Amino acid sequence: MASSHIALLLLPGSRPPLSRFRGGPVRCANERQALFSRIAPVYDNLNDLLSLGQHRIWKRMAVSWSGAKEGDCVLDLCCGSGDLAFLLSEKVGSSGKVKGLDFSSEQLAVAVSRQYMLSKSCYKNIEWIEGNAVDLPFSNCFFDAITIGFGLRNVLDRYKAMEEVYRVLKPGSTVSVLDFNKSDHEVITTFREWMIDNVVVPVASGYGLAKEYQFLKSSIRGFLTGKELEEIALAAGFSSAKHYEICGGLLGNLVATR
Ligand SMILES: C/C(=C\Cc1cc(O)c2ccccc2c1O)CCC[C@H](C)CCC[C@H](C)CCCC(C)C
Ligand SMILES: C[S@@+](CC[C@H](N)C(=O)[O-])C[C@H]1O[C@@H](n2cnc3c(N)ncnc32)[C@H](O)[C@@H]1O
Repeated sequence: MASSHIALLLLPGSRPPLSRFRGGPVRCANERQALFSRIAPVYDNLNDLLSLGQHRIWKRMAVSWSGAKEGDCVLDLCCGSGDLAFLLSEKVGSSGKVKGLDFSSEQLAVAVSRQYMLSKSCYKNIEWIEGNAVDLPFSNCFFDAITIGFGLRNVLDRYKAMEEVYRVLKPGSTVSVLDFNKSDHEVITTFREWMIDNVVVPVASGYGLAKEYQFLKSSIRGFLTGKELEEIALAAGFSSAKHYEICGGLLGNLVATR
């Protein structure tokens, strides 16, 4: 642990208890892995349907906030079916490199098939890796930018994941973390939970995935607020961290620079 972290540990109240950064006890990693593998075949289509296509706009914003540019070497962490990796691929171009990492082989299989079907020339710069966000198979200071789209919330040890992101980012580089926003405003929470209960889960039940999409509600409840996301980034060593609310506070994007 870096010496600065030890100093933070010693100052009372200067650092939130790390337990706050662990995902809820709702599921162990294997159960989460199985959940995302089960939804992999319909994941993209349901995202488009249930967000009326808006999630693609949110993901473009996340990529823009990452600062990825032509020729960069970048990571889409918790890449799933690859939405953000494909956007990063177009951003860094054929001279750049994109790695998409996920621990669900079924999600990665969908990403590979999309890469083949979409067959844009720049997509040849994407490599898919099966791995765990809390133990990244990359050297220190390896990436020019990192995105995590709807992933950090689903990682059990979020602090460890942010430490790993910090480790593999080059100094001065940025991670862009897009996810639902654990809002302080009750109206936003009420609206989102009503939508999940009365639209998302009923639609998902048509695919036999009611339980999986019901998990959305509990996982958002167990997530970190924007302020806590900024805290976790600073505690992990980032020099700056800012959480931006989007879509009326339904979602948020943490931008943290090493
Ligand atoms: C891309 C989106 C969600 C990804 C996602 C994340 C998870 O943690 C899951 C966990 C379990 C099952 C599925 C997921 C999952 O898909 C966001 C868009 C898809 C959402 C399912 C739609 C949610 C709708 C909003 C609550 C309200 C949108 C209002 C308006 C259309 C903007
Ligand atoms: C909701 S999906 C998001 C996928 C994609 N980033 C997107 O924006 O659509 C969350 C993804 O995180 C992956 N995931 C969850 N915990 C992980 C971990 N510890 N290591 C690697 N991947 C993980 C899941 O397998 C799943 O594909």
